[in-house]
Amino acid sequence: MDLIWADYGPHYVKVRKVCNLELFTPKRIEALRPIREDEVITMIQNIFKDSTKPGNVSKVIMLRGHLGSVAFNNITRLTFGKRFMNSQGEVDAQGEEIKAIITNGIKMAGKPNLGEFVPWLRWAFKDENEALQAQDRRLDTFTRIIMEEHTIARKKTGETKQHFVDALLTLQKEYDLSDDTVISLFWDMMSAGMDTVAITVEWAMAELVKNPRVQQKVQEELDRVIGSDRIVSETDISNLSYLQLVVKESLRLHPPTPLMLPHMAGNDAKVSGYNIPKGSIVHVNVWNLGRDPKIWEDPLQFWPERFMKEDVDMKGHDYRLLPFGAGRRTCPGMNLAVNLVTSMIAHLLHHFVWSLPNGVEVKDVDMMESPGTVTYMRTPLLVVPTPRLPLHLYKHVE
Ligand code: HEM
Repeated sequence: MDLIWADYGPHYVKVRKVCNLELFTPKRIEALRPIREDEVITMIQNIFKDSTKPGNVSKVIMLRGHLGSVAFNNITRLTFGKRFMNSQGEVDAQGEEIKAIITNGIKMAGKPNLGEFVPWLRWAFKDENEALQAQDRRLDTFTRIIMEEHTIARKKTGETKQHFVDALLTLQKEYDLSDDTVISLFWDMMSAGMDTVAITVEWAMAELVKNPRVQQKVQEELDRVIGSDRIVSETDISNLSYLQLVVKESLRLHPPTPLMLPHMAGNDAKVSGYNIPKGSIVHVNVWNLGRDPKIWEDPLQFWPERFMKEDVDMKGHDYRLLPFGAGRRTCPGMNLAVNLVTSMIAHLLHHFVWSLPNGVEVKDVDMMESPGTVTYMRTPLLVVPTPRLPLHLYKHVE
């Protein structure tokens, strides 16, 4: 079946072109590495403080908040060239507005709107359409202020930074992008690149505390490749081959967008005996693909070694494993995302041994998903980090 994006059109073709040719090039991903590393190191420092503060007798922490801060700061710095949260995790007024816009957007996207599937029923969804328009106005106002700030800064300094706001504002004419297109692209990045990263790392860490054998094996690799005199850098990742398998195995079992994004059937088609008329909205269940016993041996077991037997591609070339989708609408941020997720897990495991709180057993960890377009763990993961490196490596030098 020919699947196209639900919103595929000339506007979208331009967006993908600028993403592929300009925003997510290896050169820009590398140029933005210091931002990612800065955020990951801040996370380690905060986890260290959180778990060793005198009041925290049990040493238990909720990981999700720390992961969310990295994902949020990384994506806002990448997209808007700005940090809206200080190193204590306090968010300023603009940051609160961003969070509210995203939360509202995700809530609206997850709400079933029958009018989308049955066009003649659209008149009955007037309230939803009005809410969508109000959301559009809100993010439009916010983004125009940021765009203006950057235009003024660029005029003053004559300097163009690597983040997307400067990139897109300077490329706008060349790629014939309207202001509306640029604004919607910023928000695509924000909503697509924030929760997905935090969710992926939380699930991976849940698997790693449940599987101490795998955790220890990653730590042995980290000790062999990095040692304990320095911290990890993203440039080490290519030498951390077992860790890469861990990330892949985690994305097999826990793709953060289990049904990807809605696509549309480009032609009438028949799938497993069902008629799919042209124009139907179609979801691909990648969560189920990753757990299909016809495809995977012992599918529910967290076993990264399976990829030593057969190295399955996860970037859209092998339909058994599609955490980033496939085809022309595949995730444009996947290389950056894999770097960030792998680096976060590498730092977490290099700096700490992770265990479950006293009295909690492996079988008690709730591995159910919360419902929605993106699937967090239903119950946030509670864990105990025990430092394993010399103390001076937990201090963040700006
Ligand atoms: C582990 C993290 C991530 C995962 C698993 C992931 C996965 C996905 C998936 C499945 C899609 C839809 C593909 C389809 O429907 O065919 C998507 C779209 C997208 N992703 Fe990611 N993503 C991640 C991180 C990121 C990051 C960090 C960014 C940006 C910095 C990003 C930017 C985007 C954008 C802009 C789209 C929309 C593309 C479109 O509409 O054509 N993603 N992602």
